[in-house]
Amino acid sequence: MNAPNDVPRHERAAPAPSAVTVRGLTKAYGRGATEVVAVRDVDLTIVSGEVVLVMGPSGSGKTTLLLMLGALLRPTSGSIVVTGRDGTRVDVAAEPEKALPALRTRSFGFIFQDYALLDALTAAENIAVAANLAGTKGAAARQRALTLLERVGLAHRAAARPTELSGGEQQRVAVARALANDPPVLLADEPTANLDASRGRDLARLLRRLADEDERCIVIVSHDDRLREVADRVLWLEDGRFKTVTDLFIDPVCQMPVAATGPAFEWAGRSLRFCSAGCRSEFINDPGRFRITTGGQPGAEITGGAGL
Ligand SMILES: Nc1ncnc2c1ncn2[C@@H]1O[C@H](COP(=O)(O)OP(=O)(O)OP(=O)(O)O)[C@@H](O)[C@H]1O
Repeated sequence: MNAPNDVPRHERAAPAPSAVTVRGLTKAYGRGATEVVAVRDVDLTIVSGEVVLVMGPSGSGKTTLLLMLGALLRPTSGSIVVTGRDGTRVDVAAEPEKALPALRTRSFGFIFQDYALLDALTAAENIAVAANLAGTKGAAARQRALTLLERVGLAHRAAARPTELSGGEQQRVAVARALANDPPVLLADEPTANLDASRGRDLARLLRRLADEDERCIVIVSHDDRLREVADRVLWLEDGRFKTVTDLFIDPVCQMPVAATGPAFEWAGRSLRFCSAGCRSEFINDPGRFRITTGGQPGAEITGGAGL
């Protein structure tokens, strides 16, 4: 198993109850000649109150990992033990198929890139529906929706439909919906991908606050470098494994974080790295078009592997 140096910050300072413990997690799509191993023998421990950001190149297995963590995709092998707020522990990977919907409702809140709100319902109704599914009905569900909207700063937009809300507001409604079942674990797939810089930052800070105030465990998969500001740990996934990278570069063309192993180009005294040969060529053809935000960030070590 790949298990180098990933001991969560909270665990190092003072032991806290573990929220998610992943061991030997592997996912292979297809079989034989067409087999793709998307996640390979991954170990990971995340404690409550911790925000873990998983980054990595396109196709490195990030979404596959997140889907498995949330019991939306069956692993090929390995275990994912989730400790609930009441201390109960369940191995998501070992649960029978028919138990998974209830398990998801109990344990996880999901936040997606495209918000995934129902356009026919108001903001409050979108959240109330999720509360209903988690067992809170009628007036109590409506009240819960309003309380959650207030938490994300949108109480005044309760009656608005998603089409009447900005992208940032829609994503905050989606965050409130993800909290409807009061899950110990929040999972977010590219939550800021459709937001501008300032809204993306607001969303990142909101997630940080939810982890701190509620002792939730939050796993974010993203290419967005802004999310690093709010993460306790940044894990770099490459070819389905966590890897330690010492410096992270920002591709000036697509603005994605890339490791030092990416295609390189020396320009104006800077050592630039790219996510692909395509981005590198695009840059070389017309360097003036692109904004170079960061070169290497010495000291910004990104750890790989597991908390044992
Ligand atoms: N349903 C599937 N069937 C076969 N292969 C798949 C399937 N889903 C993903 N893969 C493959 O598994 C690997 C990991 O994919 P995954 O979507 O998890 O990567 P990712 O890191 O999330 O990528 P991106 O950053 O581009 O979203 C890729 O090689 C992908 O082509």
